[in-house]
Amino acid sequence: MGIKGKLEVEVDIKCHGDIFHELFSSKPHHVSNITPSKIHGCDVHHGEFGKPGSIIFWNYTLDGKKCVAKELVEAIDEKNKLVRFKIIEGDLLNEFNSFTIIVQVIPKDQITAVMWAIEFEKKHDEGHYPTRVMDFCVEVTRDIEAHHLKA
Ligand SMILES: CC[C@@H](C)C[C@@H](CC)C(C)C
Repeated sequence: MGIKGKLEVEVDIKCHGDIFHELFSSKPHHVSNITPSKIHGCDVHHGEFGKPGSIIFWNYTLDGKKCVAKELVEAIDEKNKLVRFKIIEGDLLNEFNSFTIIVQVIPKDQITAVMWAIEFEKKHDEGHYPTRVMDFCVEVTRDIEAHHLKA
């Protein structure tokens, strides 16, 4: 089997964290309005937005390549402001046997942080680690922050 691993980053943000949690837990389709050059669309294919067990479909561009990601919303934890997305179809599964993205809002004393974690299993030992996807998640975070700071 491939190499299993986890990448985790924390991004300190200036806008209120609840905006992030609500966005990724129940309004992921709004992300494409905020950063259309990265995220072109997000539709729900099964169930409904905001419900664990729902399946959502992203169209996005990463490193200039148009990609798709079909994700199972595995968990929405309102108390811990955490959402877990398991990729079940799409470009990422060409390189990874499994790929799960976790986004969590962490209120700290004066500021709020958005924690992104990627749990993965590489298909091939010589394959890349998902650092570009993590960059993408951070860039999307900055776009959302900028959008809400000017609003
Ligand atoms: C790289 C896959 C994208 C579609 C992940 C999205 C969060 C689950 C994106 C909005 C960061």
